[in-house]
Amino acid sequence: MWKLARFAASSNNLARSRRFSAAIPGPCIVHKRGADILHDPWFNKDTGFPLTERDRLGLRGLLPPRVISFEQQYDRFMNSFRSLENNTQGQPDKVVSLAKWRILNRLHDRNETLYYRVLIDNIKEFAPIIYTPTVGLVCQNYSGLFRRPRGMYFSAKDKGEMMSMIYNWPAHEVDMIVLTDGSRILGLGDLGVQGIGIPIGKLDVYVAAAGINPQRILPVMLDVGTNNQKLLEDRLYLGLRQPRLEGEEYLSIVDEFMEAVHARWPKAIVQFEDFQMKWAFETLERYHKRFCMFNDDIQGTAGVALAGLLGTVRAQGRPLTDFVNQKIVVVGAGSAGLGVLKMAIQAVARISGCSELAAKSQFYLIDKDGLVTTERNNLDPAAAPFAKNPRDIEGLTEGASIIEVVKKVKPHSLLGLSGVGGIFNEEVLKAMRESVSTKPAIFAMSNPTMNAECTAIDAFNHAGENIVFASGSPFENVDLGNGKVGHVNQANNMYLFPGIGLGTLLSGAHLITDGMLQAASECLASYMAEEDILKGILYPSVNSIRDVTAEVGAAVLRAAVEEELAEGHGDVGPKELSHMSKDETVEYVRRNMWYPVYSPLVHEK
Ligand SMILES: NC(=O)C1=CN([C@@H]2O[C@H](COP(=O)(O)OP(=O)(O)OC[C@H]3O[C@@H](n4cnc5c(N)ncnc54)[C@H](O)[C@@H]3O)[C@@H](O)[C@H]2O)C=CC1
Ligand SMILES: CC(=O)C(=O)O
Ligand SMILES: [Mg+2]
Repeated sequence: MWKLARFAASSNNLARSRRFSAAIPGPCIVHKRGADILHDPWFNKDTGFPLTERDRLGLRGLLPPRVISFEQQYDRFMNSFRSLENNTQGQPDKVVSLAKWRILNRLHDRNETLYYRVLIDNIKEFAPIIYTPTVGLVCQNYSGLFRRPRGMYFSAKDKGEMMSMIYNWPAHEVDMIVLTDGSRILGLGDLGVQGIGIPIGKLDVYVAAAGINPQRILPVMLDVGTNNQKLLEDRLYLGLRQPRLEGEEYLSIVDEFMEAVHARWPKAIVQFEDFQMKWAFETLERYHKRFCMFNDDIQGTAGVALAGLLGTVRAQGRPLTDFVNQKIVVVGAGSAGLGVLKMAIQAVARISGCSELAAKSQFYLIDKDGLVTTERNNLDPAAAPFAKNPRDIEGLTEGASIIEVVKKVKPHSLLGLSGVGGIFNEEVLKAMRESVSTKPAIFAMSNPTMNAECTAIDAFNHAGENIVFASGSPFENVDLGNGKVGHVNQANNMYLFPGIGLGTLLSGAHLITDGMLQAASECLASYMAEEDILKGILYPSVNSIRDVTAEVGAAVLRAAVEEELAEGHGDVGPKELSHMSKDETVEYVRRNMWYPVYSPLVHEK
């Protein structure tokens, strides 16, 4: 039976109503017959093919005779998943996580419709498996886990061939591409070709959260070698066994790929993901005015962090304008940390009307060598705009440690994007008790879980029960005793990138501007109701990710319209988009989300 309880469990009204109304989905044209269909996860329905369809498609006799409904298939999968949970009880976390990933991945490989349905309906439970933290483990073990390819691989050996290779991808249309070169996978460093797990995981989130049609997504690995010695020596390693290309050689590969994508799918959006910092900034600068692209680690993360930082101001019971007085320490001067600083400083300048130069005074940046100041030898040009002038930091010097900075500054917020697990140690967390804020904020945003700057339990134990806590990978809420709960927020760019992608796609804009990204962040910042914010709940539950994405997507689309970048999508032109009210835009975005149901398959030669 299709249990009513499952309907009730979903917080997504749209998904709920669609489940009921999805009785007559439109037909889907298929150019294959017989066993070829069963082996194609886009079309395969396993035992769910109705008898008439089995006749039409040459499937009669290739399946057991009984037709099993989609709902029964769903229940069957979930039962297997629960059995696996029972059978792996007591085994090491890694073993259990990989076993869960494997069972989901097998379904993904076999039947995409069912896979995405279980993913959407159980997103809070399954996101940590297909996304962070387990995706990190999957990347680390990818060469051993590899069974069949997913996505495309462009390597340094393909130079000169990409324009034709791109046509090897079987889908005629592609809306969303997530691209990595594997050089900085989460906080796990250079994982070379094994980093393909990240584009796959991010695109699964796109399908689940934004309803991007899975037939129109493309995960891509750009394999330019690896500097990971262990991988180079691993005989099972599946990537190029050579050091990473550098300089112009590297850029020429990325250029060629971008040109090839643009030639075949001029409207496709390319999300750059997990590039090491120098290439993250360089490629963003190089392409953002030429192609429809963004860098999720720099720009998506910035928007989510800014929304959280604004939330912490509201959590203190203060007006948003008080953001200009908040002292914020950012630990990690990489793509993510610098992206956050840039966007937060712009927000301060906007709110206060002061210059960006003046807006910088309340921010402190720390990297592996400590507090970043203008006195630093070989100061990284990317970090230079955020370096403190020694005159402005009385009592602190170049290279001051986290604990020294926290003790001296007594920040409202301490934000970690360093990739270093545990660096918000007991001493640092205890020092946050002296924060000038009534609700000090601790954001341990590094992924996966073991790379988080601190755990949720340590944060509440050492920094006090009145803190606001967020982490990049999920932690359980903390039981503070006497019925009190320390709420754990997930400050992850997954709250924004799906809406940035979908809003851009539906707007038909050929670029993604700062204005569109700012609209996304502001939308997320205003999403939560006051009463939740006051409890320290800064972000919505992952269960409502489709609702969040509809709002964020609409905000991005409307910003594109305002900037006169919207060219429309499908039958809906720019004029119609510009006439939509805010609510109508949200509804329009919702209506365009793909939802997994079995469509009748119609064979065409
Ligand atoms: N929660 C989220 O949505 C996101 C989280 N992240 C996470 O942020 C982390 C960093 O990502 P990126 O900025 O792209 O990496 P990155 O490699 O560009 O930068 C890392 C920075 O951390 C600094 N660092 C290293 N050791 C340190 C130490 N002991 N103390 C202080 N700083 C130290 C480095 O100097 C560097 O500035 C990763 O773990 C990643 O998973 C990144 C993007 C989004
Ligand atoms: C979440 C993400 O994009 C990262 O950790 O790199
Ligand atoms: Mg990333």
